[in-house]
Amino acid sequence: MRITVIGCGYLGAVHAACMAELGHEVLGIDVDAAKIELLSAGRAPFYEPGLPELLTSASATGRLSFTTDISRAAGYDAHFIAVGTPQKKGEHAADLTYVDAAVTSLAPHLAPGSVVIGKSTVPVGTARRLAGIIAGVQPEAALAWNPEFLREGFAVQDTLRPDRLVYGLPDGDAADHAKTTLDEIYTVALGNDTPLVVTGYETAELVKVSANAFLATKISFINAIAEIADVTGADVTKIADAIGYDARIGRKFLNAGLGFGGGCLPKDIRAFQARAGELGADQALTFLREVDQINMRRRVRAVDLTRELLDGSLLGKKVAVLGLAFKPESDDVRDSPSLDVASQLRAQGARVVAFDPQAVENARRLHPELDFAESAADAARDADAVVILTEWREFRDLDPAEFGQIVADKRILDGRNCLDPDTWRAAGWRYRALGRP
Ligand SMILES: NC(=O)C1=CN([C@@H]2O[C@H](COP(=O)(O)OP(=O)(O)OC[C@H]3O[C@@H](n4cnc5c(N)ncnc54)[C@H](O)[C@@H]3O)[C@@H](O)[C@H]2O)C=CC1
Ligand SMILES: O=C(O)[C@H]1O[C@H](OP(=O)(O)OP(=O)(O)OC[C@H]2O[C@@H](n3ccc(=O)[nH]c3=O)[C@H](O)[C@@H]2O)[C@H](O)[C@@H](O)[C@@H]1O
Repeated sequence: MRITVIGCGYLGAVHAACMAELGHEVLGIDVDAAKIELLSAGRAPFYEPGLPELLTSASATGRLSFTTDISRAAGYDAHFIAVGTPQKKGEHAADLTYVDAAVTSLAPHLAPGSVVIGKSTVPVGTARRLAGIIAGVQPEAALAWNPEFLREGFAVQDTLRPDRLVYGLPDGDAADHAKTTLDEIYTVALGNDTPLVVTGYETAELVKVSANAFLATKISFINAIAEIADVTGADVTKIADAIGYDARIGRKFLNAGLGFGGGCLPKDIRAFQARAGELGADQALTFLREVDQINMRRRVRAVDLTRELLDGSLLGKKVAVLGLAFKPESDDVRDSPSLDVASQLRAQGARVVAFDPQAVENARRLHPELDFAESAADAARDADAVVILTEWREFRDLDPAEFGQIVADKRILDGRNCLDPDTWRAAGWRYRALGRP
């Protein structure tokens, strides 16, 4: 199958490379010339494990190429839309400018019988509106909505071995052709054991935002319990373990700490509420406002705990911040709780020196006022306190005895409940965490 992927960011670049890996002929298209230059040279424009290898092998086989020229989409069988849908400035709603521009610029190049496949996360109702735009220009092309569930850091494996596929198909006769196209792209290559949900546009769009709303709610649930653990001396990690043994609950996404960030969960729960309001169903999702607020309180709590750890004042204290990405195995700092806390610590008078194994460059672009180190040890040298804000493996593996030699004072905030408190205390550290005594 000949496929284009429009938008080559965290989602689209991985999707393009994986589709080529599955044997398709793929053209990636993006308006960002610098990104296209890197991808054309077989280099990943961001950190994602496994992507560089796929890019090199797919480019080598000639199955994957990239361009900024949308007119080259002419003649392809299927076109994935993978452009960004960020939060609008000063509003909760999603900004659909990029999706609209992508579809409008693609439409004149669509061949009869081609299928446009939406992957971006959009407010319910968007697909039907976009189908109208496409029909007005090329009535013989169809639109399907095929939401994506990959996690950054595991994007390649999630794309090549998805938990499930969702096809949101058009009404009427176009549905069969759209489904056959999607089947040829996925199920033939992935095998028939991937669960498949076939439905209409609105359900497919809602599957995606419901999944992210549920994940965000699960995280905020355990963080709310962490607030209670904090005032009672209980241990939220043990609570999570114990309730997680119940298969109906499950242990995944019950890691309490600094909360969720990134380019998806925060903006998706806000856009979902905004859309519910537009649909006159705002009451249905008011709990998501609480989910958001619990999440944002984690950041304040982390700053307060650091201050407590430093005997009540951050002024002039050197704080080593370990972790800036919104999660490990990513260089993504979009709405990163870690970067937010680093910046708040500095705003409140601390001398912050930060390190992240992959995200320093992105963090520096957003917060050039912060000081950055070349390694965890560099950041921690003569620090009055160390705060771990993203649970990279290299931070979890730190040796408290060795690390204790570097700092000025052995005080540590474990913002992700990723260390063993007993080991650190035994090595003479004053240890604090969110939701754990
Ligand atoms: N990042 C992730 O893990 C996942 C993202 N999503 C959704 O996928 C969409 C994309 O997200 P990301 O890849 O993270 O965003 P991103 O910001 O990394 O990438 C978006 C890309 O689209 C390009 N673009 C913008 N307008 C364009 C146009 N008119 N034509 C061609 N390219 C254009 C941008 O230059 C950029 O490279 C969003 O709706 C997001 O919610 C869904 C699942 C996972
Ligand atoms: O729509 C999207 O873009 C994607 O959003 C999330 O994926 P991602 O943002 O890559 O990362 P997650 O692993 O979900 O983590 C999100 C945030 O929650 C935090 N988190 C996660 C799990 C947990 O138990 N506790 C917790 O605080 C992480 O630190 C991170 O900041 C979803 O997991 C994906 O299924 C979805 O496709």
